[in-house]
Amino acid sequence: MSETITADVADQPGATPATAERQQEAATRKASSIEMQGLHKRFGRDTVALDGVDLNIQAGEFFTLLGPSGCGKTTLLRILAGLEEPDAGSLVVGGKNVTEVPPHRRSVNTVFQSYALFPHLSVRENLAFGLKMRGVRAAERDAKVDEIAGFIKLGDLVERRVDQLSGGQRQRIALARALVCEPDVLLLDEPLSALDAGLRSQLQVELLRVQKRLGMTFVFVTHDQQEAMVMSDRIAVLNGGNIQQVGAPREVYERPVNAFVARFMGHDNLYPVTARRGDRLTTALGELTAEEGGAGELLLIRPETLDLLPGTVEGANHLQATVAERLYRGSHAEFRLEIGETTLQATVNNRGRHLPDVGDRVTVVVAPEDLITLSE
Ligand SMILES: Nc1ncnc2c1ncn2[C@@H]1O[C@H](COP(=O)(O)OP(=O)(O)OP(=O)(O)O)[C@@H](O)[C@H]1O
Repeated sequence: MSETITADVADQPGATPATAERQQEAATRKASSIEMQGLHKRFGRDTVALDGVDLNIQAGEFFTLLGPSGCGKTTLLRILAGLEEPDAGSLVVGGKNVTEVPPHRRSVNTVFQSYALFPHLSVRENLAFGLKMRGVRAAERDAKVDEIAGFIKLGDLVERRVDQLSGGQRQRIALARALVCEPDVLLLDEPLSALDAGLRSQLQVELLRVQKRLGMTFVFVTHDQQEAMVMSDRIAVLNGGNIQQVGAPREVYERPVNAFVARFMGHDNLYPVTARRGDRLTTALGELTAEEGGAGELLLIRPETLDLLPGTVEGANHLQATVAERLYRGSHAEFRLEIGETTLQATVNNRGRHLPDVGDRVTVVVAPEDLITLSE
């Protein structure tokens, strides 16, 4: 890993302090930016998997492709890997046009959901396989395998056979095997989705640490918005082969550009705007003032921005509600509130104060600065 990255990506617009720090570390390692332009892919006559994708990924970035089943995530990843050819468009990795370059000539590796390991070989033999294929000498192979095994906390397991390991350990080996050849870009296709929740969140943290230390460009595919938010520097939300929004996790969650992104990020509080007078919006909840409402026909209210007061309190942007359901989750509680015929979800942090009970009358306080409107 002697080459340095060619562009000072930390200076590029859109680079966050976190990515700048990461990319600083990446400067001593290889990392490549990725530029996709006008990528189209059709299967048969009717299936449009990618409908003109333009996307720039910065060197050293942890970038996630997020979207529902069938939106084109895997197709895009396979085009990056060279396993699928686009019908139109171009792909530049590390400043080099690789649109026509076969997979084995790209400095790109993939980790799949199924581990694709050799079960009868030892961890060491699995990790050394790719290096052997590239003609790396035995002594150097051993050194690299030991380094990467230490990195990914596999030190004690290298002589074990893969079929004697747990699912979580196998997934770590699959990751180590992809990393040992030091690709410029690592592609990860739902690598954690087969693991149970506890192991999954543990490996999320480890994966993030490894990426930060190695400074490689990671392109990660998931349909789980929570996972995407935890892991990513930036997220691209896809639907029907189109990119809907690209942004940092907070941007995509707090400022979704349309109702599809809002719903996909888990928002339920969306209400048609039936009348509008300046910044006064009428919805089924009543009249609310929005600081920068926008011109969209749906009002979005994020559940964690709401305050609940006991009883009836009059005021601007105060709504009278009844608690229909309460889910106590320790650190916070989730409420389903009824306002007339309409329901509203609210999330309240548990700071030891009174939490309303089912059947209680409450006043919901809505902050104008937290309201935005969206279009479908
Ligand atoms: N080899 C293929 N032949 C025909 N259709 C395909 C092929 N590969 C993908 N498709 C179709 O292209 C569309 C995009 O598929 P893709 O696998 O990229 O979606 P995805 O977002 O990765 O979905 P999932 O999360 O379910 O894996 C889907 O409609 C899929 O059925």
